[in-house]
Amino acid sequence: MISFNQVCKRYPNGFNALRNIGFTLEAGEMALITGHSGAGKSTLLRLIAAIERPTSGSIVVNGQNISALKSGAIPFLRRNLGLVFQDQKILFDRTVFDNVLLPLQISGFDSRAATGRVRAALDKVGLLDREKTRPITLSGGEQQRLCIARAIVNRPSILIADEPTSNLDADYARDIMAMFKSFHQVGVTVLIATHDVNLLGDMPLRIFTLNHGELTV
Ligand SMILES: Nc1ncnc2c1ncn2[C@@H]1O[C@H](COP(=O)(O)OP(=O)(O)OP(=O)(O)O)[C@@H](O)[C@H]1O
Repeated sequence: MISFNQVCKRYPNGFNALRNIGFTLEAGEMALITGHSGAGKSTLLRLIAAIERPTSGSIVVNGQNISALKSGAIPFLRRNLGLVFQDQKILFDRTVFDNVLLPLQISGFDSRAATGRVRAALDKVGLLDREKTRPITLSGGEQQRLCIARAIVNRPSILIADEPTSNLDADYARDIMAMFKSFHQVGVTVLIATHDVNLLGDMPLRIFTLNHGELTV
């Protein structure tokens, strides 16, 4: 569950990126955040992951008020979050398998359990047969799937993605959206920022629209 109540975000340079944001996404729901470039989509997602902090208002994630979370508690929050953000770089000097293994190594998983989880995650995104290859040999769509595998390998209850289909052609983009839908269908809460509403197809999803930092729905 993700709940925003009267959330404002002003960046240190004085820019008000988000104003009075309020919504609740129940556990297991899937929603899109749309809006023009600069509307505040990424800022909203970064607040959920505590990459940025709200200037005022409260944000509750899985029952925990994260608005004033101590920095030491952030890794525990993120353990329940799968993040697909543009600035999370693929490590091109490691195999596909090792890229997905990394979050589990950081969490201290023993290697046998970790291997099973990495293979399960790669299987879910259709990359199991590529586990030994280097990411440079993957197409753009496959690299995005690798990022998704890395985000879900910890089996998070919430999956958050920022423009996961940017730079992909329509077929790849639909494929990626279908993948998110399949996670939603097994109970994961999914929130995706995209400026491309055409991706929706006939998916019956909640849509939050941001306009200059304000929700318009
Ligand atoms: N660290 C920052 N300091 C100051 N202003 C920022 C910072 N990060 C973002 N902004 C500004 O806040 C506004 C919202 O940015 P944000 O990245 O959240 O928008 P967005 O809807 O995700 O845009 P896009 O679709 O182009 O990625 C923009 O005007 C941006 O310039």
